[in-house]
Amino acid sequence: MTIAKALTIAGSDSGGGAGIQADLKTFQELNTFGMSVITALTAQNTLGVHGVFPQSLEAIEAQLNAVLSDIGTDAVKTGMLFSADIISLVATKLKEYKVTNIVVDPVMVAKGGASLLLDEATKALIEELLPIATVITPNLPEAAKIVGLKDITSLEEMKQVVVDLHKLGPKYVVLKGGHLTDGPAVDLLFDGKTIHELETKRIDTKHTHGTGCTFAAAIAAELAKGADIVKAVETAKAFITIAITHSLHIGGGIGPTNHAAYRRLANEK
Ligand SMILES: Nc1ncnc2c1ncn2[C@@H]1O[C@H](COP(=O)(O)OP(=O)(O)O)[C@@H](O)[C@H]1O
Ligand SMILES: Cc1ncc(COP(=O)(O)O)c(N)n1
Repeated sequence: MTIAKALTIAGSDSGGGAGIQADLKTFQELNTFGMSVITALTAQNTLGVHGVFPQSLEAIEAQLNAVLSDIGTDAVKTGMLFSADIISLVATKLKEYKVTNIVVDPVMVAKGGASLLLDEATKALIEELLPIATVITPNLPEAAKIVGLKDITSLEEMKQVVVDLHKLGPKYVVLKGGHLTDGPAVDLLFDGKTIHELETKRIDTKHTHGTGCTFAAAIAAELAKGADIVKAVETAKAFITIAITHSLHIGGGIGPTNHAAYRRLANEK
C-alpha cells in the first residue's frame, strides 16, 4: 500500500497541543504518513512554556539526513526553528534533497508569550527560508515583524501585507486573521494574482493552543496528497475550524484543539 508522506521540522511540545505533536496528529488524521525532525524540546503545558532546549545542529542534521536520504517526503512543514543556525541548516538540507511542497509556519512566540525564535533569527528566516517556501502561514504578529510594521489590525491592512509578503519570495502566502480582535476568522491566500478570502465564524473559546501548527500541518498533508493550493488551504481551514469548535478543556490554561474531530465527523456523515 502506498501513502503520501509528510515531514514536520519543528519543536516538541510536551503538552501535546502544538509543535511536533500537533503536526503528527494532524498528518495521521488526514491520512498521511507523518515523520519528524525535532529542532528543540520545550517543557510546555496549557499554562505556558517552562523551558526551551534547542537541539544541537549535529542532532538536527542527522535527523534530516536519516529521513530524507531513505524515506523522502511529499511535503514538509517547518514550525519552531529557534535560531539562525538552525534555519540555515534546514534551508540547506531542503535544497540539497530537492524537497517540494514546503510549508513554512514562521513560529515566533507561543500564545503565553514565550519566545520560540531568537530575535536575530528573523533575518535568516526572511533571507534563507521564505524564498524557498511553497507557502508561508504567518499569523498577524509574525507578519508584522517580517514586513516591519508595529501591528496589523484590519482586513484592509491584511490585504496589503499579504502582497508585501509575497514579494519576499514564497510561491503562495496565507495570512491568518485569528489574531484580529473581532469579526469573523478570516485568512487570506495570495497566489501572486488573486487574494482568496477564507472566512468562518469566530468561535468563542480560549482553547486555541496549537491552532497555527495544526493549520499549517493540514496544508502540508493536503499538498502531500496532491491537492492544489486553494483546495489544500480550504481543507486545512475546515480541519482547524472543527478542531477549535471541539477544542479540549484539558489543563488549567489554554487547552489544545481537537485533532480527531474532523475525521470523526466525516465518518458520521
Ligand atoms: N477563535 C477562532 N475561531 C475560528 N477560527 C480561528 C479562531 N482563532 C484562530 N482561528 C483560525 O485558526 C487558524 C490559525 O490561526 P491563528 O490562531 O491566527 O494562528 P497562530 O496559532 O499561529 O497564532 C486560522 O485559520 C485562523 O483563522
Ligand atoms: C513547540 C511549539 N511550537 C509552536 C508553538 C506555537 O503554537 P501555536 O500554534 O498555538 O501558535 C508552540 N506553542 N510550541
